[in-house]
Amino acid sequence: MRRAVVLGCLAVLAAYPVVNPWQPYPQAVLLLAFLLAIQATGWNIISGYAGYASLGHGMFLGLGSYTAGILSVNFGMNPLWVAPIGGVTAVLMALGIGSVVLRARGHAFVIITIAMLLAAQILATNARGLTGGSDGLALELPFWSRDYQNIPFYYLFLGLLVAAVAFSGWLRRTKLGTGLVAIREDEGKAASIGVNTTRFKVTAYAASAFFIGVAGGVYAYFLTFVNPTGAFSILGSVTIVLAALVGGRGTLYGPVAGAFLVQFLSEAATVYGGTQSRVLIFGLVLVLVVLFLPKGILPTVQAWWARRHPEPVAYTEQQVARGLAHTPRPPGEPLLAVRGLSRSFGGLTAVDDASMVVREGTITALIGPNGSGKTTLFNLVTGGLQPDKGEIWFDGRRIDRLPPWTRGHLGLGRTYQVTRLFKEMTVRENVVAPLPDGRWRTMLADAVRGHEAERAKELLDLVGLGGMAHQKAGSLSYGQQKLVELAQVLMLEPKLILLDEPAGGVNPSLLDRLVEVIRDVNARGVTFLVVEHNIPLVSELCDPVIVFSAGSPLAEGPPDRIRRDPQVLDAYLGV
Ligand SMILES: Nc1ncnc2c1ncn2[C@@H]1O[C@H](COP(=O)(O)OP(=O)(O)OP(=O)(O)O)[C@@H](O)[C@H]1O
Repeated sequence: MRRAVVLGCLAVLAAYPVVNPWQPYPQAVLLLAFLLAIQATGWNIISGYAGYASLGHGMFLGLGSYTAGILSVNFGMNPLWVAPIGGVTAVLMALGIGSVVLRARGHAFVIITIAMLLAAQILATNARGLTGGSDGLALELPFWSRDYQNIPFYYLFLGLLVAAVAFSGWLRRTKLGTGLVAIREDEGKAASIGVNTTRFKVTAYAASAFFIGVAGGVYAYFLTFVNPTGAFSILGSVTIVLAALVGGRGTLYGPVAGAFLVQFLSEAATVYGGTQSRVLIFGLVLVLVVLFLPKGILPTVQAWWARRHPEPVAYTEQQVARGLAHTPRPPGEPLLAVRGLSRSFGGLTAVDDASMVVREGTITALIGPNGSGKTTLFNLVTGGLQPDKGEIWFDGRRIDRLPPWTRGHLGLGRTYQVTRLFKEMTVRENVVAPLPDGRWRTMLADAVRGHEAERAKELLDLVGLGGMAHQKAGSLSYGQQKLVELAQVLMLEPKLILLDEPAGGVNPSLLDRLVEVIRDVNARGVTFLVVEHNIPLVSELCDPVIVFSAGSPLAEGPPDRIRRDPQVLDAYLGV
């Protein structure tokens, strides 16, 4: 259905200049809509998929225009042939800015993008020798006959738009794309499942710039003129954001639909009310969209359509594969070793000179009163927090200075006390999101087809939720979400999984399944460290049991002995 609509629109747009060749004005309006759509589609990669808003994205159009303009004026090259170099310049600039700013999380990026746009404008004004200063650069006229009017530009921009949308769609289907959405939804969690957040964000920023840079070169040729205020206009950048927000950011076709709407609106405002009215109308549209269509037009229409035509959902739960009997393995070598680890929050020492080991092949429990520091220890081991002092060794390697994703790649996975699934993604996308290594090949692998998707299906079947693969993760019950989180962490192919209160809030029937899955996975060679308050469950599932009290281990041993240990009773009951 969607494909048919898209192809239909494309056919109409491709046929338009042929059917109606003597209408340069509507052709020019459409051509500018294509240009805006190319920019909004690029913007959507970093700001829609990854959630990092850029308010200066028009800079890449200006960079492309100046690259083509300078090469054309100084070296006599036709701007059209060098337009792809404009794309390369834009990518290089994005890589430079991104690798500095996108290391950190949060709002710095937004501010820097505006600052960069203004800096580019100042630079273009002052580097007179190269750019002609505020007078700008005049480019040669198009080499084709005037009879063709703007038709060649029309098709050039349309072709670029198709390429930009195809690229964005492909990117979204890769594991890189899933990782970007994961970053938007929960960056800390994304890092813990092996997503190298810095590299993902920088790649997305660079990818978002390419087609805009190329389009900039073509645009300069279309105008036969480049100047600093035109090329690096703040209104141009705001229009891109507006187009994507109106259409629906984070979707593939939303930014395109939004660009057409905004372009037509802008044209109508200029014709009927003068240039100034355009700014007013943009402001009004922005307010209306934020208030009434916060997700944008396309997602709202899609949601309406889905309500009218609900898909039958298979709620039948599958049985866990029961093939593997649990044969407890003899405890092996230390897989995780913590030595003298401490971490304080202000005056409170949450983990206090803790030392312990988790041996290969075990399901080790970590129990202790509320606030004794168990979750903090998990955060230190997986890299969500930095220790004040001490060492963490995993599989023979010191890991306490490594970023969370590298720890994930080494085989360290975790689940959370309160599940942290990416709620806007489907269950399958959640399971596919983790990256077991940092290779480009893995990042660019197709997430919805092939090996990765096969494995995600296997893991969902393992936890008995294969029938729910296409539902939004947020629509699942809490217990089901815990199972999906387990399937998700298994995608990392971990050696050790840290489970933070797996039984908390889970109903008894799902709890049985959870225990069964943990035993099954353990029988396949995966070690577990489990924080749990449900002591009967701990006694049934775990050996050994480590008791944490006031930030460090107090006792360790088999569950029976631990239950009778007077020191442990004292710590729990304060007797
Ligand atoms: N980010 C933080 N900032 C300030 N204090 C914190 C932070 N994280 C944990 N704490 C404090 O550190 C102490 C240990 O907390 P932690 O969550 O590690 O305990 P826990 O053993 O996991 O408890 P529970 O069993 O209730 O989950 C608590 O007093 C908690 O309030």
